[in-house]
Amino acid sequence: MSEPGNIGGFRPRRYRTDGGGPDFGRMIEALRRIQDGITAADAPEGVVTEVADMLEKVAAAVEPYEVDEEGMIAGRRVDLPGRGQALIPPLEYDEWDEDHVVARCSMGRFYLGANGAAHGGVIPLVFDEVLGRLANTGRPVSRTAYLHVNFRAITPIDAPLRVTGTVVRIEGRKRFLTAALHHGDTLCADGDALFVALNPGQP
Ligand SMILES: CCCCCCCC(=O)SCCNC(=O)CCNC(=O)[C@H](O)C(C)(C)COP(=O)(O)OP(=O)(O)OC[C@H]1O[C@@H](n2cnc3c(N)ncnc32)[C@H](O)[C@@H]1OP(=O)(O)O
Repeated sequence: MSEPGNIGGFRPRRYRTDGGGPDFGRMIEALRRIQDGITAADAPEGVVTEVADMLEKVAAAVEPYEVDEEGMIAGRRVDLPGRGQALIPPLEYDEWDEDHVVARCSMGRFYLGANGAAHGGVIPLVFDEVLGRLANTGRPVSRTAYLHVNFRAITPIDAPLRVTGTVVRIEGRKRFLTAALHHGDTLCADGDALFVALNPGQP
């Protein structure tokens, strides 16, 4: 879906879409495959050595192009799943306005905790991402003051998940939001958060 302007606190000069440049999305997609593949693999010694050699070459290829935060692409490509940031599970947004968000995601093996369940730390990450962007949609930039998460059932990896976020109320600088994560009809997690609008000069 097309996203409304002023998404997630991105100032226009920081907020990028494709613009016909290098295929950054393909590179991040490959990185996600590497994260999942390496996490899942029990490869023989020769393969591990070969992969380590290749990854060292990959690191050496990109390191000369390091830029400061203002110039970064990762995290700024709001047209890509997870903003082109390999930390965040790839999120696809189906509905988005100033009051609510509905998104889909699936967490690969990289996000495994144990016994088929996603790591408990990934769920707050997803909620913070979705609620942070929602809190800032059409509003001045805010930051998370708290995020309370209830783990109601395990969140399966490699399964379709639905994430919803809602703005419950706004009191001055304070924005109260809720989030839920479902697998089918099962509520896996829910949470509530406070975002506080930044004062001038606050980082
Ligand atoms: C594009 C990216 C999309 C993803 C976005 C992800 C968003 C994030 O993850 S941001 C990173 C994580 N968060 C942070 O690093 C925030 C660190 N903390 C801070 O910067 C500050 O504490 C901040 C800005 C939240 C609030 O500080 P400050 O501006 O001094 O607020 P302060 O004046 O103390 O409080 C304002 C109000 O909020 C309330 N409040 C502040 N913190 C809390 C809290 N933890 N619990 C309850 N109430 C709180 C205060 O009681 C006060 O209420 P009232 O006006 O009724 O008296």
